[in-house]
Amino acid sequence: MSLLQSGFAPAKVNLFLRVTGRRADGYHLLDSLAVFASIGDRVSAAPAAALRLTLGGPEAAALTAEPDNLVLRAARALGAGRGAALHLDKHLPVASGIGGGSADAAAALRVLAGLWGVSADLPALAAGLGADVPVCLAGRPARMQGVGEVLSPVPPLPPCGLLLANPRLPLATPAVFRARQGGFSAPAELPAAWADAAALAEWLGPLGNDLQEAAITLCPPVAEVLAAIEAQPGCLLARMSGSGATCFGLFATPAQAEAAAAALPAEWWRWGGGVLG
Ligand SMILES: C[C@](O)(CO)[C@H](O)COP(=O)(O)OP(=O)(O)OC[C@H]1O[C@@H](n2ccc(N)nc2=O)[C@H](O)[C@@H]1O
Ligand SMILES: Nc1ncnc2c1ncn2[C@@H]1O[C@H](COP(=O)(O)OP(=O)(O)OP(=O)(O)O)[C@@H](O)[C@H]1O
Repeated sequence: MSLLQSGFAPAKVNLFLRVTGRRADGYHLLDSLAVFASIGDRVSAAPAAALRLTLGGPEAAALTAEPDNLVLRAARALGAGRGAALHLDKHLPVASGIGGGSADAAAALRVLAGLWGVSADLPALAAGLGADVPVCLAGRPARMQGVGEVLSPVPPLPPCGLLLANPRLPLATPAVFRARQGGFSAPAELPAAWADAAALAEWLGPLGNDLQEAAITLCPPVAEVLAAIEAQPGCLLARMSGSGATCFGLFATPAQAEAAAAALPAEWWRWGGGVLG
């Protein structure tokens, strides 16, 4: 058996996102349906005396100056003082609303728990690392409530395709929450099932993303990305994910989403494919 452990860290997509309240500490209460795309980063770990991290992959450059990579924070939270040679293969754009750092942290927790053979309360450690880390640790479609740590199951997703596109401009999550105007939204009411991708899109329509307007104010090209996605043949819904700037398009099939992604401007980050069950 190889001692190298490796884990996939898929992109998280918020199909709807409602801000339902605010805690005394300033964190916002949310209601969101999070799903995972079949694109992501990969975290691997091999035995070593000290903790170290190397970076690779097409999106690694944005992280070379990062003083405290979430992979290392996750490792220290799980096993203070333990060593491992970690490698992060970075494919997801940094600070883009698809939870790349959170997915990396969740993958690091899983991979290192295996490598070190430690049993720990991983969901509790995840919640301490960031609002998106618990859902990334679960790694399957889920409803997120509380500040992100209250997870509940959702009806099975119908077959569908997802397009992701980003204008290659980072957006800091705290700034987007701060720029949000207006009151709070009511939580969603989930149905027992969605017949197909079109029914899912129709249900998602009125639920919105309560951070989208604020993100467009801070980063106007988000509106262009949304318009370009919406104009693609077969697009059932175009919306921003998380705090942006990545937007998604929902399609009936992964092939349609892939073709639509290829038609978007080449200077954007873009991807089309399937959703993880
Ligand atoms: C917007 C989402 O992407 C939706 O999935 C997440 O809620 C954000 O998750 P995240 O990036 O893991 O967030 P964290 O790293 O925990 O928090 C970053 C900052 O975002 C704001 N924040 C985040 C989550 C939340 N429920 N309320 C907030 O107000 C806070 O200013 C916080 O300091
Ligand atoms: N492994 C990592 N990958 C990405 N960002 C990291 C990582 N480690 C630390 N960070 C820091 O975390 C910040 C947020 O990164 P991330 O890519 O997770 O944002 P996001 O996609 O907006 O997340 P979310 O959707 O959870 O709000 C980055 O600006 C970066 O400074």
